[in-house]
Amino acid sequence: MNDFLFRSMSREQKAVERARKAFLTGRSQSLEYRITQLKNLLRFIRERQKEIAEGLKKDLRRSECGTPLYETLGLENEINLAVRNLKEWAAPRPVSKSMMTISDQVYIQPEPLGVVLVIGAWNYPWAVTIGPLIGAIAAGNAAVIKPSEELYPVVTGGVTETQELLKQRFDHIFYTGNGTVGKIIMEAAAKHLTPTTLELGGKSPCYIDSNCDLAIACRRVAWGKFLNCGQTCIAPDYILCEPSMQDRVIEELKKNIKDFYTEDPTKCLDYGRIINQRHFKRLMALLEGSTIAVGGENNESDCYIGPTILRDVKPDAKVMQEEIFGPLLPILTVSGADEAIKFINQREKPLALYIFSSDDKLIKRMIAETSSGGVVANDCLMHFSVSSLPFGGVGNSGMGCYHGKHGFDNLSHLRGCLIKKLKMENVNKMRYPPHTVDKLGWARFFILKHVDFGSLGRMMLLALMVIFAAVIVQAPNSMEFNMALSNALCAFTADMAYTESKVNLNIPLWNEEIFPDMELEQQILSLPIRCIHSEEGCRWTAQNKLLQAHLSVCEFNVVSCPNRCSVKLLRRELPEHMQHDCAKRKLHCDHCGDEFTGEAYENHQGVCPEESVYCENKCGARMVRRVLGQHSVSECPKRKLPCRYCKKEFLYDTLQPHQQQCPRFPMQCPNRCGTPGITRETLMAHVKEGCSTAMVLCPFREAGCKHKCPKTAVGRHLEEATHTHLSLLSGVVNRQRLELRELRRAVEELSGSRDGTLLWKLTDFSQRLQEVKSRTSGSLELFSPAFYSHNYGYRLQVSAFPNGNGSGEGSHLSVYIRVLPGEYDGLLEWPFPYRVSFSLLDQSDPALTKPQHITETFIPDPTWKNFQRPRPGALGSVRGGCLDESMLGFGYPKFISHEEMKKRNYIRDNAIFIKATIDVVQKILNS
Ligand SMILES: NC(=O)c1ccc[n+]([C@@H]2O[C@H](COP(=O)([O-])OP(=O)(O)OC[C@H]3O[C@@H](n4cnc5c(N)ncnc54)[C@H](O)[C@@H]3O)[C@@H](O)[C@H]2O)c1
Ligand SMILES: CCCCCCCCCC=O
Repeated sequence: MNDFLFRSMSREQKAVERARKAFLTGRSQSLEYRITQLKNLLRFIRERQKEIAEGLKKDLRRSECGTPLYETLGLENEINLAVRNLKEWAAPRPVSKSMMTISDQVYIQPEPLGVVLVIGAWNYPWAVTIGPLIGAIAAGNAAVIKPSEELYPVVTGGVTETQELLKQRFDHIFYTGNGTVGKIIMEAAAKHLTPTTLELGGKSPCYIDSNCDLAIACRRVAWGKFLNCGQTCIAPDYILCEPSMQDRVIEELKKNIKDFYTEDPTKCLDYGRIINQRHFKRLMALLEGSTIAVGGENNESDCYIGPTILRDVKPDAKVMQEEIFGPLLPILTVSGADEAIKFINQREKPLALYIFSSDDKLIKRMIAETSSGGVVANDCLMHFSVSSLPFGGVGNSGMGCYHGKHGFDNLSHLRGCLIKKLKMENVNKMRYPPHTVDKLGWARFFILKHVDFGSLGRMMLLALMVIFAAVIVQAPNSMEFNMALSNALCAFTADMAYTESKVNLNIPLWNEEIFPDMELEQQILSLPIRCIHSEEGCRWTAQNKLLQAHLSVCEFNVVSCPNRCSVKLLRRELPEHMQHDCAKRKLHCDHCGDEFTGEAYENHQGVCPEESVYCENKCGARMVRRVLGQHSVSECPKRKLPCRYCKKEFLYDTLQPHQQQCPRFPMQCPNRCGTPGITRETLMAHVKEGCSTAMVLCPFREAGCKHKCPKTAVGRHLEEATHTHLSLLSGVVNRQRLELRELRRAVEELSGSRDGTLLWKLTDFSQRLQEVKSRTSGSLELFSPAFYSHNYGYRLQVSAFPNGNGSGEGSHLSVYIRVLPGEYDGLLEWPFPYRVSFSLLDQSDPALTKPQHITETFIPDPTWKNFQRPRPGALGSVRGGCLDESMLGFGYPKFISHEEMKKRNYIRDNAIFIKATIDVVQKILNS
């Protein structure tokens, strides 16, 4: 390819082109090269462990140990396995031969496919991308990986980039992800007839049988389901169990959720998060219409959904319509294994099937009667970690598989090889025209007889072939031909019948009489041979004729169990089998003394009525099993019984003490009012509020009514005492009015200044002016808060008449000051002696113009009555707001005219500021 063409390609085309070019150099084919690349990959994973774990912590809040535990350790194991076994996997694989190919080389040669495209998913991004890559490298391919060197370029990107990538030609596409995209991948692959592996998902069922250890089963299910926050392709999607087990399953799962992830999984480092908000919303929507038994907590901004169990879920519920792929675990009830099998078979074939049962027969039956990508009994997910098992889906859950040698084979072409010699052409005559019935007979014999002769057989067959070749050349006449062949064959056909498994050579072609060739037979029988089981390890060698005798004792020969249990096995395995495994072996039960066959004995164990056992409730009692049922139900002090009142279960020996405190224990009202249904927990409330005979206080007790009567008589009292209650209430109102006044005064005192300066803001000035002008409402005189001339000084107050007072009425703003009775008056000099200034502040912006405040100052004349010591109590009328001449302060009726006020910014934002300053020049306090 020229440079120009390469430069004009898209990024994806370039990546594929680079990989193909590198593949075509042939360097990825050498085993040394593949092993070096695998070791490099291993080093990379080990060196980058920390970064890999950190990345997944960010994406899925995976804990630091989670990634090595569930992804990279497995990959290291896969690489080591491939490095160790590559020579064997890549070597030619001899296959069994037929009589037609006995002298040929017949074998399978695994060969690389070319360029493999690996498309991974996000949930276990390393396991599902590097896993297939290991298979691809081991098989000698180049690979393009979607999520670097030349041979394995990484193309990152989303849908657009993947679609561009898919336009290229690959020799295999290995896709991991959802089925919808899987179909797109296959469609693209079809264009180039590219073989495809689809690792998809599905709803993996989990059947929990009533015959199993529920505590252990639920611990394993809770682990498998909530690992990676449920975002595992083979996570148990839903549970099937009998209705009577549902509550216990929920309790056990709940217990394990708490053990694994604490009371608050939001704070637990081992509990992950949903990958993004789109999936968060999808999962939350799946909850619709189902009952949450445990969990359900969520937080969209943190992509958090707590471990959630749904109960009594119906098959048509939303959560049952798609793969959940999140931490929601629905439980559906079925009547038993039969219905569970039916339920599973009515749906698409899942990626995994989980069966929890102590009954091996049931497990085998469920495996036989269902189909799924993989199946695990009594655990979850663990098949993923067994490299010798193929991992992949079936039907809707995918096609093709990987892990260990299966990945190697999947990404290799297993090429059939037949290498013949250009000799023995006579043997081929039967297939060449002219075709005859005799030739057809020979063809039938050679083609239909599938034999595995072992070394002895091979030797004999060779002899046969030689004879056959000679005969067919020398005796084209069919009669002579048959005779010669028959004579040669009869020497060993008898001997061949002796082993059960190795040789089965009957020649039903000819009915004619067979004449034994004694001499040939003797020669053959005298040949030195090895045992037919030499490859399995038997070291016996001797003359051919002794073989049969040897086989009757050979440890490697296959024999039937003498108990006729139908098992065939190596003779050396027989003692072990007969003692421990044989279903028909005879055994005596140590407890009841009865005799059983092995199978029956196994079933009898654990149920023998005469066996002495401890009580399952751990009460310490020991007895023969026969009486255990009776003991558990009616004698055991640790048996569980429901409380008659609250229905909760208690141990027998704690039931009595519980019932003495049970909140639901029925009680009688101490007033004997006869109300039914009173319990210990409701008694207090009943006596206080519900009991019709209880003595209650008058509802107006706060107002001072001391009347007490039975609850039923309260109505009458209220009617009779209306006047009393009204006058009590009016007293309350008066007291509260006085309190309010005092409080207001105290607040003003506290908020007033104590440095001889008052800055008083009058808001809504124009409205106030308008109101007093029209005399519609409001007071003529407005009062400032009280303030002090200095600490412990005179208590003063300023007042203003917006529409003027006296000579200023109607045209001016009038301002006055008055001395109020104060707390320290007894300590002060009288009459009030200080200079007083009033100012109306100009609110103009000082940055634009110098403010021109209006200020008036006076020094009080000692004779003025306004400045004599005030009488306590003189305040009342002023506080009321009405004008009292005698209480009018001293000041300026014409402080400023309304006209003047408009000229500058004396009024701004409809407010004015009046400032009063007391010029204190000497210390007054009498010491
Ligand atoms: N069988 C397995 O080994 C296995 C492993 C992990 C996940 N899964 C399954 O994968 C699913 C979750 O993964 P996901 O599909 O959400 O992962 P995803 O969104 O990461 O998609 C998988 C890959 O397909 C690509 N892709 C998406 N849309 C595409 C399009 N329109 N055209 C071409 N490429 C496209 C993505 O870029 C990504 O590389 C679940 O169903 C889960 O069970 C299966
Ligand atoms: C030991 C258990 C390993 C679990 C990891 C499962 C990865 C599955 C990939 C699909 O999501």
